[in-house]
Amino acid sequence: MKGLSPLDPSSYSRPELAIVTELKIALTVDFTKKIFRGSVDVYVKKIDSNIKEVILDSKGLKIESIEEIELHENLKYDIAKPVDEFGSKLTIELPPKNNDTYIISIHYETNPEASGLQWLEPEQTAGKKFPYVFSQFQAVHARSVIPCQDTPYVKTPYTALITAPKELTVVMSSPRNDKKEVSEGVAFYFVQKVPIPSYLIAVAIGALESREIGPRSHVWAEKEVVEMAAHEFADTEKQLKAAEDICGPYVWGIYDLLVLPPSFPFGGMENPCLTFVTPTLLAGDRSLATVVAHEIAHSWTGNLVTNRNFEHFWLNEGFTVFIERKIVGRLTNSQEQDFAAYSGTTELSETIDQLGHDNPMTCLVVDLDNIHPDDSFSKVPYEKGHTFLRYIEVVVGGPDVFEPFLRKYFDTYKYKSIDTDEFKSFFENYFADNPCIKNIDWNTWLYKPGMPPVVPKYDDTLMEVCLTYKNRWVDWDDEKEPPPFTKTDVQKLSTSQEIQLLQEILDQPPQSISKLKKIEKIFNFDSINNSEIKFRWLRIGLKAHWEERVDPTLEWVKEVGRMKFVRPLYRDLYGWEEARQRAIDNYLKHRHTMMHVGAYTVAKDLHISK
Ligand SMILES: CC/C=C\C/C=C\C[C@@H](O)/C=C/C=C/C=C\[C@@H](O)CCCC(=O)O
Ligand SMILES: [Zn+2]
Repeated sequence: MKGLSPLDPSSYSRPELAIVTELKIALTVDFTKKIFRGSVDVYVKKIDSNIKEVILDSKGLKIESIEEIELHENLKYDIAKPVDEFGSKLTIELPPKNNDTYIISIHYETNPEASGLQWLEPEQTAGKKFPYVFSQFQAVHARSVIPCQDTPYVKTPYTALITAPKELTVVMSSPRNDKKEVSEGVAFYFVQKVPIPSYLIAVAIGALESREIGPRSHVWAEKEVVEMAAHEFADTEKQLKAAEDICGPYVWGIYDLLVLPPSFPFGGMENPCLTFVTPTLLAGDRSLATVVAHEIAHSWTGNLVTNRNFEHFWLNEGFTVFIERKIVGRLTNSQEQDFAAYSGTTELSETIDQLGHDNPMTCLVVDLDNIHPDDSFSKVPYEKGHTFLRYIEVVVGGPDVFEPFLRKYFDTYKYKSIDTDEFKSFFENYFADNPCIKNIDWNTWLYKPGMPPVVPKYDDTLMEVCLTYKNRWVDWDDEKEPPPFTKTDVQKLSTSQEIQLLQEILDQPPQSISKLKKIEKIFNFDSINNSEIKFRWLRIGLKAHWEERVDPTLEWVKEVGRMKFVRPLYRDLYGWEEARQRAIDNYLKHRHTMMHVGAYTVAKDLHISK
């Protein structure tokens, strides 16, 4: 057996023997104790009728009792010793019964340290008055909140009854539903009928308001943020329509967005019906809304057709980036689509340089035996996956041929979880009459580390402009010449080009501080309200060992939890000896305000053991 179980190295569960078919969740939130308490009814079906137990995943849960509802019988269970970050195997007996289905009611409470939740004190919220809690279950943190088969191999519908204090609103990854007043506050009821993997169950509770932003979309946020959010994401319906044009019908009914507090660890999370996003997307000019296109694309790639386990994560993320860029192409033009692809290749190359060209984690399909998914997360499945799909699209004859294939693929595998071999077989059958597919070197693409064997030719019109500006910067002798570009020159660039220009400067050897001071005077990058610009500008300063950049960096990483920003900034500080201790002190002082996955990964970046 590989990893924890044969079908999924990251889950103890054995769905090939007894599988969970539905979850009925009933929990009450307790902000004082930072726990959820209540029950989950786990519907189980024996696959092998000789089996006498069902195995679930759990992490830090305090189980009070387990009973079989139809038999009215308390069940014996065993919680094994936890293994690293994977939590504990929960084995529950299945007593003899006249059929092969069971309803197992588990009464329990979560641990205040549950890795899938972040609890915020009122002062950590925009409104400063009420507490807030939100979840992030991908990849394997659902088990810290709900005892379940925490593997994407298993997809189930769910219902949830969540009770919260009456001032607060509960939202979940499901259509909006009823609420009613109860003695402890307000009970919100949710029904997600489409079968989903456990990592897509999501909940947030806070002082939330919503604004309508489209015929099937609302944006949710605290009231201090909600108007700005509604402005930023006003193009959501256009993005949804473009996605449907590419992928086929949208099966989830509504598409809402929730803007979380700044400590949310990711740019976006594709929770069905309710994408979670970081407030660092609120640039004011809609320039970072491509993250929403990405999350919308997940409505097909990942949420409808799902990776069987996280070794095949590229099937979720590579496809999603590929569709995201097609959405961008549909809404702008092919130059923009290719500019994003070209920038992505640059990012991939930087990631692979950093991880090492022989690093097994740079393969498209990875081996997660004894490796926690959070430790293997990188841009590789996103960008190498995108590059592969773009490459095979060209091989088979371009988008006119490939897009009908994609729709067929989504339709064939909707509501299912698959692995890379199934995708490969489906592709080879579909294109059996196309002689060009013989040229695809699947083995190298999927199983060899390092950069992709082929990088398709992208339209470089928009990138060339950035490279011209970059060369002017590199050639600039600031002792003798005025700055190489004026404010008006930079205004001619799109925000994505400005970001790319800063990325190009960051990729150069360290810059002179005198150059940076001069350019800062003109552009005032510090006060620009665009997180992608701020991030790169801080990094350029740190790389130059510009002492005045350390404090603003420490301030920012204290507030913003998005790992895309926080991890490289902490790594930069760690790599600069004079700043190292301040970075460590800053982290130790503020790690309790970070979500588990952020605190866990930054600790590794700073070489801090528990
Ligand atoms: C080869 C990788 C194998 C497994 C990794 C699977 C999950 C990793 C886990 O850490 C969770 C990831 C969740 C990601 C959610 C959203 C991202 O797409 C956000 C991307 C970064 C950003 O924009 O902030
Ligand atoms: Zn994604």
